[in-house]
Amino acid sequence: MSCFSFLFSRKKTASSAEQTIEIDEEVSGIQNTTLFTYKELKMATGNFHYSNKIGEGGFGIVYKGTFRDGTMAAIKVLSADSKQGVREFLTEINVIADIEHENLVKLYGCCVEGSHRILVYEYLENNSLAQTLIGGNRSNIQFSWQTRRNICINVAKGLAFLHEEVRPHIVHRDIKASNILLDKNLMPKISDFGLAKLFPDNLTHISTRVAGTTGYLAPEYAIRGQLTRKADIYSFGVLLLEIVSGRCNTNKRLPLSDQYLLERVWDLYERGQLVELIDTSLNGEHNDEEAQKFLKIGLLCTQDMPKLRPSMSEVVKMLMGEEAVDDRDISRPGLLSEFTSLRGQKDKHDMTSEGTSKEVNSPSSESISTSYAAMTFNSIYDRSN
Ligand SMILES: Nc1ncnc2c1ncn2[C@@H]1O[C@H](COP(=O)(O)OP(=O)(O)OP(=O)(O)O)[C@@H](O)[C@H]1O
Repeated sequence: MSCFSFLFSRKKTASSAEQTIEIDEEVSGIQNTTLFTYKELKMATGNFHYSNKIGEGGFGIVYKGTFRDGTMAAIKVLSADSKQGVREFLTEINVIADIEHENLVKLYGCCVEGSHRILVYEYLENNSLAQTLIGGNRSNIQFSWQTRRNICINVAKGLAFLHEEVRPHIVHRDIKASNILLDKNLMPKISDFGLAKLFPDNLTHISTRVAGTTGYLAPEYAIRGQLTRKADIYSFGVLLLEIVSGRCNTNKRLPLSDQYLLERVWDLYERGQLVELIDTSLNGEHNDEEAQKFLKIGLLCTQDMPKLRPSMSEVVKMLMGEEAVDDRDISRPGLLSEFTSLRGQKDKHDMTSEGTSKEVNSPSSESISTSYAAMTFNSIYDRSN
């Protein structure tokens, strides 16, 4: 890999000239990362050959690439005309170019030549948790209890680093199974910082447009657009429940009472039957007590009251057995069942598409409209897998 100095030629379109100039100026200011030439990436991916395609997300196709020195990379090509994509492209670079942690996907650099907007990441061999452990198409990878335990602890460490060690703190806003990638040793790394927000110390929360993925959104954030680190902690809690149970947070193929994982966990917790949730594919080769403890930590993280949710460093300690988990601390999760009257209404809004992440305008925190709540929770309920 090599680093190139970069000369940016300003592009101007007739339809959205001002916005384009604004974005172009920001792009021209990219300094803190390696800049790749388009030619170099073309060579690494065999001219972006379909046989090198390893995935596709909301913002473009991802290719596997190999550089001349043998370094492998995941090369994410943003679709040329997506304004949202360009904004997220810049956010990604601003947020992670300067930080490094073993549980965060490393950004090698980017390419901003002509109309090309391409991100270059370290290559992770074992796909995402969504493609392997959770969701319909399970891979051949055997996720033992030790592996799952290790994944939970290391995702928690990555998030604790973003929340508590980096200054200003970073709220990821899109913690979910498809954003947890696994390396060849099944070590997890958090990816996709396109929606992340920098969070200065002096702020209690940021009022922002709601972004994220249905099924993982904390209620206070989904309804009021009030963002704190606790929204990520809620999403992490949902992920934790998914990892232990080996199922997705929403599965409409199941009987109604089982469709929403968090509701199911709470119900079984209240009946003292959490053990039923543990993934049967573990074939009993796990520690029941520890697996149930992880489910309880998931419940602590998804409590309805954000301030009751533990910090990520506390979560790490609890997962590692360095801090006790007290049942008396567990209160109701931010459950969607309070909105059951909204079930069945057709979602008339464009908040979500199946499981992908995007931003929508939220009302101000003072004016929580019922229709907005309806939109949010219908959208969450409407996520099928
Ligand atoms: N660094 C990487 N190493 C290996 N594979 C990757 C890497 N980054 C992405 N991929 C693959 O590309 C797929 C698409 O990733 P991408 O981040 O673009 O979208 P997503 O997170 O799946 O969806 P969305 O961004 O729309 O929520 C991933 O599921 C994964 O299989």
